[in-house]
Amino acid sequence: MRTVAGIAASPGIAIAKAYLLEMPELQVERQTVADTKAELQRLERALAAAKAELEEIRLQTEARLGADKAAIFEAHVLVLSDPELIGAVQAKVESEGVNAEYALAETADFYISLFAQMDNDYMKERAADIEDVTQRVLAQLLQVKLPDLSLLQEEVVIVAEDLTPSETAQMDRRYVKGFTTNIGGRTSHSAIMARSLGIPAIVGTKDITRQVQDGEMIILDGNDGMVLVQPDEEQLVAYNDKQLMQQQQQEQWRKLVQEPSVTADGHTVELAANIGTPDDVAGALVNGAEGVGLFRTEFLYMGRNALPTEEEQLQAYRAVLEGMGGKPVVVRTLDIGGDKELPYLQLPKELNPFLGFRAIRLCLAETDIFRTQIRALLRASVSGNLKIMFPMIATLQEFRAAKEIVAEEKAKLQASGHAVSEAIELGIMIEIPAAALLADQFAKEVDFFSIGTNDLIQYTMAADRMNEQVAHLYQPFNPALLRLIDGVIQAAHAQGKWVGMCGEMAGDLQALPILLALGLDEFSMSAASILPTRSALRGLSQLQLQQLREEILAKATPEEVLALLDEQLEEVYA
Ligand SMILES: C=C(OP(=O)(O)O)C(=O)O
Ligand SMILES: [Mg+2]
Repeated sequence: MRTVAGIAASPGIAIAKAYLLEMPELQVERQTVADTKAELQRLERALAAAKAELEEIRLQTEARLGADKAAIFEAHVLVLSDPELIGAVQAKVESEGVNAEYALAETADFYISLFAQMDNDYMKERAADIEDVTQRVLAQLLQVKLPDLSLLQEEVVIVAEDLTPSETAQMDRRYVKGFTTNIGGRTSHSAIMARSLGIPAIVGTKDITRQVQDGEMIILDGNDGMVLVQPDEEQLVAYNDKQLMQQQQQEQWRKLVQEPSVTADGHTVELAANIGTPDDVAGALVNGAEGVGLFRTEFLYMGRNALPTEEEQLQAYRAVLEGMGGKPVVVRTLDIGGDKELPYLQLPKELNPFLGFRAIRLCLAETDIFRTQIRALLRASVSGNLKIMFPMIATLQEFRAAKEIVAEEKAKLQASGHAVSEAIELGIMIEIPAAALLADQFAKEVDFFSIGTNDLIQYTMAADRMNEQVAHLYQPFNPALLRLIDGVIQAAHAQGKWVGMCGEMAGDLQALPILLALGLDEFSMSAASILPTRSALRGLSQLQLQQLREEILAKATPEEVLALLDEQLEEVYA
């Protein structure tokens, strides 16, 4: 047995075989072949096998994620049947007497660089398709197995260098019992996705892909960030028991689904869910969400080849608003950038993507993209209780410009006969220290704030949320951060505005007493955290916590803050 430590990213225990998600190196050498006919037949067989594989992936994807997500694989099959490309490969084998791998790799490289250089998005996508498909056929020719999550047939724990948010979103929960990665932090988007999907995860292990062999048995404990490789019988029994206890705990929490979110002394707050797609609404409701505090709309833009249209977005927003049945729904406008990329936008690579051209900065520059989204939101607004929130606001000018665009699009829609709700609140994320410090000014103009601690912590501490080497500086309990949060809440309340939090800190049970002490109104979190939070709330006294506010803010270190809470816990838990 070996153990590997990482960052606990999503709670729960997974016990299954490791599935190493690593792309093998495909080495292609030039060889001369005497029998070109036999070589062409070998190529033919590899093409047929690759097509069959793609067809299987297409069917699996369509069944699980729908026809639009599966369409990409149809495009790949078409590439394999393209007479120009395949004809060129065959001609090369015949005329030069070379092996099929070499002929394919050379021909594909030619087309890939030709298309990739064109100033045309469609052709650039074709280049990516050819590259993808070539790898698949080469793997067949070289008899190397490519990992593919959509072809899983047994329960596994995924072991990978890193996972993109869309890879995480596409995991089939029947088979993927957990995942662990070399890089990433608790607030990387793959970690956030894992929590909303309820998949145990450990990130930031540095070298798990080198510590574990494909197929080895592993236990992943997402509660304490430990991976046990090749556990012995005793450990297996112990962890099976632990898993069972957690299931029993879940059943206790289930009883609170319809209960109000109220402290022992009668103070009510709102517990809302963070969602990424309309499909997440069901999970939010099952877990007792009283609203959606953050709909990360960028996931509608990911895992596809082009921007979603106004109609497509309208359907998605409507589905969420109707699904929530009149409960408040905070929809955040496109927050692309950082660890969330949109390859089809062809944005230049930046040195510091978390400090770069992203979110509202991009939306206010590329206003077509922004206006399309705003129109879809306004049209959907009559289907429920919509609130619109702008991400990464640093200055008042940005908020005013975004608000102005909303007003313009509203007027245009109404002039063309569309109904738009008159009760839409407009708010901002507080995730940049400049906005937190100027909250008193913002509070005069916005309807609400939602504190995005995932980014606010990284910008306040200058510690990348994705970098496990500076994870020790990523401190939610640092008094510097707590003072910023306090200032935001005080400033909002002075203007009669409400304040939510939709960063991961909102669902952190250790942070709950502090956030109550500071007077937070709304807590938005992964659906799976709602019931544990509601349960903890019932044991806390808001009045007593409020009296601790000044003492908390006067502390010098996170350790002192936590020690104070520990001391007071008996008092606080009424
Ligand atoms: C909720 C937040 O936004 P995201 O995690 O999507 O950056 C945040 O920054 O806290
Ligand atoms: Mg953010």
